[in-house]
Amino acid sequence: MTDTVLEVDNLCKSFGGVQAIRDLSFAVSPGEVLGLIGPNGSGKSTTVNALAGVFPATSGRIMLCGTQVQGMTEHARVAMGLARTFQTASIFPEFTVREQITLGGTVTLTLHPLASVFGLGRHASEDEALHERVQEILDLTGLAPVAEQTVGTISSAQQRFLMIATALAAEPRIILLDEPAAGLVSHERKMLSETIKAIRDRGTAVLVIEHHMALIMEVCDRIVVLNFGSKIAEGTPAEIRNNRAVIDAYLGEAV
Ligand SMILES: Nc1ncnc2c1ncn2[C@@H]1O[C@H](COP(=O)(O)OP(=O)(O)OP(=O)(O)O)[C@@H](O)[C@H]1O
Repeated sequence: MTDTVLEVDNLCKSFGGVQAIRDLSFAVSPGEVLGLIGPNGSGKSTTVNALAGVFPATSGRIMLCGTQVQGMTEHARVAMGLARTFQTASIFPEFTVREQITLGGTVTLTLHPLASVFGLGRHASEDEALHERVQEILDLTGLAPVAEQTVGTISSAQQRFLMIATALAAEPRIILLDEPAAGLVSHERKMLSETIKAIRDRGTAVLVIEHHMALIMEVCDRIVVLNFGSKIAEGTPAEIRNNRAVIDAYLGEAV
């Protein structure tokens, strides 16, 4: 498969006696939104952490844009095109929104991160390209109106969009979104689904973990379902919604 951003083969992760992921395999293509769903404790966060390099997988293979990334640091994986957000916002409250996003983009530059944030870059052309990219991301994530506000003064919902914006600034080939809708109200979730679709439309792959099923069913092209660390189903939202094993393990009859 040459047209694959991320390919996961027989991934396993154990914590002592707990097998958190068992023989998990799936692939994500450019411009595709893949949902990873399942009950609490089914292995979703463990999967994202293993992909991002927070800890090594126990066995199996992770291919990012055709390169095996086992053993690589988190930072190396970001530089190779894998970015992520976290369930909790990690921010610099004294930075402006624009500065924090710019900092997220400096992983692709050769100059010092803070040199770019404070306009001290010696590499003027790449610095200028980054500033253009940051403006595009501010527009895409709806953060342009608060671009010059300090991060500590924006709403918690805007901080969640800022996490996505900061990850996007690294120009990822794939972005991993860990429960992006947590704490958002209805109109903010609508903005989130529009943002996810806009990211996909730029050709960036998206892997999204989420408990909010209406959002998952709306934005995902395909869904992988985990239960007790194993994949129990994979398919389109319509297929997953009607899958008896998924209904029994997770969805119930209401979706
Ligand atoms: N660092 C750890 N040490 C020991 N066990 C862990 C660790 N991290 C996760 N686990 C266990 O691995 C299993 C999978 O947990 P994980 O957090 O990946 O599930 P999840 O699907 O993300 O759950 P949730 O929806 O509640 O976030 C659980 O049994 C959990 O207790």
